[in-house]
Amino acid sequence: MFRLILEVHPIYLLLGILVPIVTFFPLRKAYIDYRIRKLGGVRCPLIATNPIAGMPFFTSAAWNQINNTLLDFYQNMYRHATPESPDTVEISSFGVARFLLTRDPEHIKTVLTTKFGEYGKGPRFHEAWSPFLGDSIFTTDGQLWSDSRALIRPMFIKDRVRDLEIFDKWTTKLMHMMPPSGQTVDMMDLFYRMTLDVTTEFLLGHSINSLENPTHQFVEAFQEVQRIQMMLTILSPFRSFIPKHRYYGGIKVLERFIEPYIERTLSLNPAELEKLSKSDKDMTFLHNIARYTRDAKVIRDQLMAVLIAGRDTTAATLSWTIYELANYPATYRRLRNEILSTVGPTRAPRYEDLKSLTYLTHTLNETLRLYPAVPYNLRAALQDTRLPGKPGQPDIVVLKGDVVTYSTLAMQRRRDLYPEASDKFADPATFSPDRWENWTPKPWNYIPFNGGPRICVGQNFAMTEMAFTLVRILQKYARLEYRGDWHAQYHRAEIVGAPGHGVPVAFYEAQDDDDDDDAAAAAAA
Ligand code: HEM
Repeated sequence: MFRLILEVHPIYLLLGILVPIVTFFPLRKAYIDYRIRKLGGVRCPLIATNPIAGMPFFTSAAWNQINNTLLDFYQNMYRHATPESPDTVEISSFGVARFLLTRDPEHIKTVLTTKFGEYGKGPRFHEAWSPFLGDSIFTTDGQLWSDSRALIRPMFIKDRVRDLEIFDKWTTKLMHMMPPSGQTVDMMDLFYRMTLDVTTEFLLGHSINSLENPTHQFVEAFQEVQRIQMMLTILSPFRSFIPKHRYYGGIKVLERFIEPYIERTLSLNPAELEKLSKSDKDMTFLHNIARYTRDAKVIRDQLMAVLIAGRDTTAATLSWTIYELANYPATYRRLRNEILSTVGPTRAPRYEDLKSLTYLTHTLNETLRLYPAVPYNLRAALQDTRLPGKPGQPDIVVLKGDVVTYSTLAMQRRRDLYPEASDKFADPATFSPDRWENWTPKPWNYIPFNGGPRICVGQNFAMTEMAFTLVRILQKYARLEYRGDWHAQYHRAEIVGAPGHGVPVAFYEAQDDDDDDDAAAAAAA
């Protein structure tokens, strides 16, 4: 066969490749146009409809992903947009499915809630992610998803999150790991380790303790699997060409760690599990799931899903918060004053304290506005459906199998979605928790935790964990300095968007500083 190909004149070989391309793809485009017309809608602006035109797009996406400029690339896509569809464009080059890219709040709302049943993760996402997350809450739709949600939700009800013991234990350890005043520390590294420790303890009742064992095999495997998973998602048409031995090897390492806990839990009989459930202290996420299913694979999948959901998201948000606070000393002082006057300088905060710290909530909201932890996401059309057209314009038709990629990051960075900058409302590109005092974003213009039925189930857990950690740090330290290069910092977008250079900073304890805040602390105490 190979010899036969070599014997063919190169001109015929070239024609053999080009003819199907120039016939198949125009025909496919005409067929799609016909179906869309028949459904009474329109296509959104097209970037490419065949592999030759689409190749630069995919190469550029991979290049920008590697060079950490994915946001610029994504925003650049909209130079192809039209006034009828300014924030949603289309690319379809390989296979049958089309990709729609959007940063339009109305379109994001449509896929996440208005037409929730018509969009989902879809079979291709499931196939790409299932070696890692199996049939978990993250990878499924319909009944399988809603069963997973029902299984997981009880562990996140307010009464459970109110118990701050795990946060207390691991922030205390974090504080011990911080160097003396004035010495540089990468807070991002510490936050990633702390949130892994919190999440593994919450899930399994046993922590990895990566704060003390940073080179634990699990830590490296978890990072590597997520990195490759992101590549597999971005380059989905070329998935089969990406080497995967490190991916599967990493998954094995993760499984080897969690399986003994699953086995131990499954060795408990239902009566023992029921007894455990009466004790808030000993009851873990794993015990709770085992009350409803004895299927080790189901349990493994849900554990992996919550691990991936709960760890990097909070670590990255805490990292960006410290990075921005280092840039705005007045904001840091104001936040610290609020903490000292509400909680005092040493006491561990209670759940009610955390909820009453308004400026702290504004600070976290502002971080999540500029750096939503999940910057890019997607939904597939589970049937022929639509996205609403602009007023007076026809709807955009989305055919079964098409993928709508949406970027919360790109949307939340759109200037036109904010009021004009003024003395009350800082430029939307800058970090300003103060803006939240007189402003509430319009619904769907701010969705760091997503929205609709699949809204983040761990939202309260995450906000509580992050608030607790920040209170402990700000109680102790009167100020901080950034020790990195401001200009070199960048947004590294993998599944979660984190500071590319980490967050090297030096903290200064209150007693090392002539700071008026100490007086406030003493007064509050
Ligand atoms: C700053 C912190 C966090 C942010 C910004 C965040 C954001 C999100 C977003 C955007 C989604 C939607 C993903 C999708 O449907 O494609 C999501 C889902 C989810 N999150 Fe979070 N998350 C955070 C922390 C957490 C924590 C701490 C946990 C648990 C410990 C958690 C558990 C989950 C779960 C289980 C889902 C799946 C919900 C479903 O599909 O029904 N998240 N989160």
